[in-house]
Amino acid sequence: MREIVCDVAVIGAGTAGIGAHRAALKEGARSVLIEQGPGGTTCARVGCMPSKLLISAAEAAHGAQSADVFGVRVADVRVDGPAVLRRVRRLRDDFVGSVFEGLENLPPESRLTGRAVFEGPDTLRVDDHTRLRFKAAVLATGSSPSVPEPLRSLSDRVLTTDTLFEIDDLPDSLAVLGAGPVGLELAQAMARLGVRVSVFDPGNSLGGLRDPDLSRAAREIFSAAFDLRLGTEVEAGEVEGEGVRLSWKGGSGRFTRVLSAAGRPPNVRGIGLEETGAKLDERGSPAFDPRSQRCEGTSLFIAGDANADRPILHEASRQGRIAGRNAARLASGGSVERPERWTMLAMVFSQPQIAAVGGGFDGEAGHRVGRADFCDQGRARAMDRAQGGLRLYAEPDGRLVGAEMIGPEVEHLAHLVAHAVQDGLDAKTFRDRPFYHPTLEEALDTALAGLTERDG
Ligand SMILES: Cc1cc2nc3c(=O)[nH]c(=O)nc-3n(C[C@H](O)[C@H](O)[C@H](O)COP(=O)(O)OP(=O)(O)OC[C@H]3O[C@@H](n4cnc5c(N)ncnc54)[C@H](O)[C@@H]3O)c2cc1C
Ligand SMILES: NC(=O)c1ccc[n+]([C@@H]2O[C@H](COP(=O)([O-])OP(=O)(O)OC[C@H]3O[C@@H](n4cnc5c(N)ncnc54)[C@H](O)[C@@H]3O)[C@@H](O)[C@H]2O)c1
Repeated sequence: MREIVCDVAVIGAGTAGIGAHRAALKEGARSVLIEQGPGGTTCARVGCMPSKLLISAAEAAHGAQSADVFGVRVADVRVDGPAVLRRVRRLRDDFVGSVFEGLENLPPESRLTGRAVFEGPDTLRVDDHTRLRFKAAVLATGSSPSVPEPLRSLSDRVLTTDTLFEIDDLPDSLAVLGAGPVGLELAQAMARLGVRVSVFDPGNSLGGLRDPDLSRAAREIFSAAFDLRLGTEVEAGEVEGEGVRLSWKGGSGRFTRVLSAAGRPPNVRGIGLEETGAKLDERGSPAFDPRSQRCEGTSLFIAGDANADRPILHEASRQGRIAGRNAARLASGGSVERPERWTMLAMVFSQPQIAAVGGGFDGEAGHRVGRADFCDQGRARAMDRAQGGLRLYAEPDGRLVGAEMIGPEVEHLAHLVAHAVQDGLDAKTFRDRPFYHPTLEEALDTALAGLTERDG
């Protein structure tokens, strides 16, 4: 077995790990990046990018099918499933290729292939070929899709996002387990591409929305798009003919395929974390400081989906950079930095889109609420997308703390609100800014007016 000594070991060449490795190298550390799989990052290979490619195809189909409302006649819209999936894979491969290109300028000796497992607080084994001694390590092992127990005997008829984008043609029907961001985005895309879709979730929330009014609106909107069964748990599944039969309390149904979108637990098990001295919870996750990314009482740092704190791309990227920089500093005897956290920003690329900023809705917090409705908003009506609403939450003194929204293109509004919250703006100051007419941003002006009217 080869023995290597380094300053920083980074486990996982996803977005967080690549960011950590680059940051550690930039600090002058001897850093080694270890990857067990095909690489290319979850985002580019099986996550953000292929899902958005499928959604773009679905939006094209939906636009053609619904053009009639504008007086635009589009005859005979037909979805060519294999062609849709070929384009998804072709562009996905480009995105994955760009990730590899980005790695080309890194020293080749700073990268190892294989599965890393801790043997002790400063030692890793990589497969059976290398033992690595490090001064600090970054755990950037990401997360993996979970498959609920009733689906485990259904073999390749169960898809996850690791396999969905590899199918040759669209299935006739699809059961989706999970109405979180992954389930909702893909269920709607598949439905718009002509697949008969049913969505099951034992919970009552859609796309992570918590605000009761907006949740109600979301349930109404998406029940019109596909068969939505919230509060329903699939209890059993069996192979039937070329498809599967799923059963739930009070019913059963046959589907060509099932997509498991029931969450993504972090990859923290089976990698010897118990050998590191880290304080582990009952799920095997280490206690860590979300500002420095440092695992309590160790020279380990944890970034990205691996810490399950904010499993989204821009956080993985930033946390990776912070962890890599801190690991390098610790390795050279320096102290770690604890930068302020960014305001939380999360979205779902359904149509209408869903977004949450800051803490989102908190029924206990006594926040003031500013409201706007897209149903009677001029620009949304012009686009035939007049659905949903916006809620802004503020402290009693007017300082903005967050928002939830469901509506047309709210990705842009959500950024504006996130930046305002992070800058510590109050509603009055934020409102004293230009809002162009006619834009969707005018909904923000309306909600801010609701918060400021008492202030004069
Ligand atoms: C379908 C889908 C859509 C998404 N859409 C969005 C979106 O639109 N916007 C957004 O912000 N986020 C989105 N996300 C979430 C986003 O993709 C993730 O938050 C992000 O990719 C996580 O990056 P990471 O670096 O933490 O993990 P990863 O990119 O998964 O990297 C972890 C790496 O670690 C490797 N690894 C694990 N264990 C070991 C080991 N022991 N030894 C060596 N290597 C190991 C793995 O092979 C993997 O390559 C989506 C996710 C999915 C699944
Ligand atoms: N647009 C985006 O930014 C985007 C898109 C996709 C994913 N993501 C990220 O990926 C993360 C993971 O998303 P996700 O949707 O996979 O997970 P999630 O944890 O957010 O949602 C999982 C859903 O599955 C449900 N569920 C759990 N067990 C189930 C079962 N047995 N049957 C049916 N449903 C079950 C849960 O109630 C929950 O609603 C998100 O937190 C998000 O940060 C982001």
